[in-house]
Amino acid sequence: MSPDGASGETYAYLGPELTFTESALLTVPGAAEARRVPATSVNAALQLVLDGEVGAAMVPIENSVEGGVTATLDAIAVSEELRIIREVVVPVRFNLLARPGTRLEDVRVVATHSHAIAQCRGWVDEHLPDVEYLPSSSTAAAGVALTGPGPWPWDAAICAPVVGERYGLTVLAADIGDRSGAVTRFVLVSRPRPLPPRTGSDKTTIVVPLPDDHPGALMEILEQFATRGVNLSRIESRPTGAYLGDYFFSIDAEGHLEDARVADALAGLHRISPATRFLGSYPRADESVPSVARHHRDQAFEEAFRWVRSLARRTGDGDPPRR
Ligand SMILES: O=C(O)C(=O)Cc1ccccc1
Repeated sequence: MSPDGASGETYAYLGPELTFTESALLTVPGAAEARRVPATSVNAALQLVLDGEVGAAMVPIENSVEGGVTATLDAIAVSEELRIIREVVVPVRFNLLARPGTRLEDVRVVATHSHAIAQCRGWVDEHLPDVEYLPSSSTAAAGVALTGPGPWPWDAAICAPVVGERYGLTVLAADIGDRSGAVTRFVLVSRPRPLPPRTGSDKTTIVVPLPDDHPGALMEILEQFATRGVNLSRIESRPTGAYLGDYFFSIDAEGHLEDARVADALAGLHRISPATRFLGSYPRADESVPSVARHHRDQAFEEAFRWVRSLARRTGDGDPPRR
């Protein structure tokens, strides 16, 4: 095996070690043996990809409680040079960790990633109503900061259970997430490369700027999917930042660019919003296979296009009878 794992791939991820993002990355075949570079932010991880320092970066994109990770949605929306090549869904469980000797009633300041506090808000409000929250670049970064010499910037950190085990931190409270069964979805992002092959259980991510030159544009965008039987699994609006009211839609659609119904929907979107961007087609983590009606299958599209092309050549046979 090469020093960078079987595939020779190298990876960046939202670090440090023991973040949820790292656990997502370690599910990728070969990643455990590969060179892995922790980054201090989503943007820094993606920049390592753009600079060619690593082949791909794992970043969080969405979770089942808090919704989209805006830093990721915005960063991949603006770059022409990034493609999603894989998705990973990881269950998330949170512990409240502190230095040995700290009691729950001593905790005045808690640090963690913004998506972690959002998923533990109910527990924190109930058990630590007066606590101050400090955002940190990741859950694990908040935990690691407690292990160095003081003074410590916070009394406790919300992290994955494994952080407490690795660093000998005390578990002040276990499993404090408000929703059992919470999951986070991560995406592996690389520079443009040949698409992962179609599996029949795929997703396609696109970014569609909302045209503001005519009414009904959002409905027209949605119609492109609906009329071709393409189901959406995520749609979020994000401000472009240019001016108030200027939005783009970040969309995950079921299917692969090689599915005729998806390609045809993208062509329709391009007519409505020419700056539509394709961010990748990749296998679905849940491996579920959509049921596709006969008239939305590749064969129906091929036959229909063949029929249209044939019309100009027709000499009369097959035309409706003349009255
Ligand atoms: O901070 C981490 O460990 C991350 O990987 C980001 C994150 C934070 C909270 C839930 C899921 C992912």
